Amino acid sequence: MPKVLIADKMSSAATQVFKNRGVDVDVITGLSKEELIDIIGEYDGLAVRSTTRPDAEIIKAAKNLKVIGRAGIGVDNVDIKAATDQGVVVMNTPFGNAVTTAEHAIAMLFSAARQIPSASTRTQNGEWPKSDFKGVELFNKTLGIIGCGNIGALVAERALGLKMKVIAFDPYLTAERAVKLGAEKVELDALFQRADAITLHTPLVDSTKGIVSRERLGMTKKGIIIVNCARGGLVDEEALKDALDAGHVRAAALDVFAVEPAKEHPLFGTPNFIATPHLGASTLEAQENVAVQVAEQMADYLLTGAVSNALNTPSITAEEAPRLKPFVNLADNLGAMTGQLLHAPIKSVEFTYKGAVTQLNTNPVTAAALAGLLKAAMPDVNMVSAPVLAKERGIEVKESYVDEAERAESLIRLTVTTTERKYVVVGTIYRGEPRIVRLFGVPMDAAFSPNMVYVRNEDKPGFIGRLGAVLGDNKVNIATFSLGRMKKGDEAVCLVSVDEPISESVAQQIKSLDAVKIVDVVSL
Ligand SMILES: NC(=O)C1=CN([C@@H]2O[C@H](COP(=O)(O)OP(=O)(O)OC[C@H]3O[C@@H](n4cnc5c(N)ncnc54)[C@H](O)[C@@H]3O)[C@@H](O)[C@H]2O)C=CC1
Ligand SMILES: O=C(O)CCC(=O)C(=O)O
Repeated sequence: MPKVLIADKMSSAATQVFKNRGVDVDVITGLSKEELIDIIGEYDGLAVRSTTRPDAEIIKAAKNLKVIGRAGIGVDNVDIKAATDQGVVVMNTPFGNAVTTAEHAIAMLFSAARQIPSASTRTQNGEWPKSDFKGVELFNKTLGIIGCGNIGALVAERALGLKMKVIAFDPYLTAERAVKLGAEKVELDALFQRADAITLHTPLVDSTKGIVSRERLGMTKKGIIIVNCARGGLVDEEALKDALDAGHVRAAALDVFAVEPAKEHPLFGTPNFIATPHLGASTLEAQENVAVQVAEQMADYLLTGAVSNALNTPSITAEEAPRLKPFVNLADNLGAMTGQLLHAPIKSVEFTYKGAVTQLNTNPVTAAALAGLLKAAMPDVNMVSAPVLAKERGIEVKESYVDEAERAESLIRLTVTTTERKYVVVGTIYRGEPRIVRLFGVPMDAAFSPNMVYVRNEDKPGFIGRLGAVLGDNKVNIATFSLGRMKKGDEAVCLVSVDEPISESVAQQIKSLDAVKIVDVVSL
């Protein structure tokens, strides 16, 4: 039974989902990094919110880890590269808390426009400070949205409902989508120049770090309102403080800070400044949504191989997972066998799919074949890390599709080009089992088995008997023997499945037989 650790405070709905699905679950929150490193090796899955930060060290210690689930959207607390290199799927819940966060941004906008938190505190202190608070209306004002994805779009919709004008900057926002949203797509500087209020809804990445900079704050209208419910680090906090102190910025409301938890901060106590402790996603509904969703997704992956909302591997739906399984298995075997028969670095790989398999999502099949292929040189590679590792090593990967299967329902052909030559291997599924139907150009029909030996020899009478004798003399039992050749008297290949691994000494004895050209030992 797979075992999952919930390491951050999360709705108990997550625990219930894991239990109902048959996944063993521990909830241990508040662990230090060292404590997490000590225990993470026991777990197949790690569920987090934003407090736990699975970095390269933690991931390295997580020898059994298969999936990290983020109950939320931003994954800047997870080292995705380290996870990918180790073959760990990283998934998030992209929609579960979006409405809640958009509502928080609107609440912050109103709070800033009317200074509600400070008015409330002072009223309750018995001051009745009516003449100290003169807010601004949002009606007819221009809201500048930076980042118009899920949350930005929800904020736009709500702002339009308040009869605000909406302008948006997002390099990936198409003109058509902007029209559909009722927003005007503008350049970044224009947004800073035209907006009466700015709200941020981007991830924290290189292109967004410090996007609200001192220079850009300088372009804004006097009286601008700044709201950040996305990530600390998007706003130059020192520049914001100076602009608030100077009265240029009317009000600012931050839910997120460059360093969290922010228990002390130069902005705290600044007039017209509002802070919430990263509460954007904190509603009953959102927390229930993300907890259930992350647990379902992680359980799906651990129990069925279905992948949803992963950031580092292709999606596989629950319906696709069982249909893909035999092809993933075939691809893994084909790749792993071929990888052990190559004698030079790989330059490129082409995967050609024929027949019924072309109707499926072949991305995971390609990733599995690639992982198999690279395994000979990189034993820890898997479907998640293989595409990245291949890219890093400059291996060109291509996929192509042919509708008609030539001789079986579905065929997968691997064409591997090394620095020395080209190899072609073809496999199929027969009665649910993977089979090899062509090996380096030679037709054959062989099953995969854990221990195999591949021999290429001149097609001469008596060779099979001599090969059988070497194996028999060494007490190696033959399970199956598959032969193939292009034509009589030409080169022949045989793939022998044996019950035990073939030792180097046995391989050498086979190599010394007359007519043998190549001997390779394959273990799957
Ligand atoms: N305060 C909180 O509790 C929460 C904060 N968040 C934060 O909100 C962020 C946005 O969430 P979603 O809208 O769901 O993500 P999303 O991925 O749907 O949207 C992000 C948008 O930012 C845009 N973008 C990327 N680089 C940009 C750039 N340089 N300039 C302008 N736009 C850029 C993207 O094109 C995308 O449209 C998350 O990354 C997360 O960090 C999310 C949930 C809760
Ligand atoms: O889990 C939380 O409370 C934070 C949510 C968040 O920041 C996100 O989903 O990106």
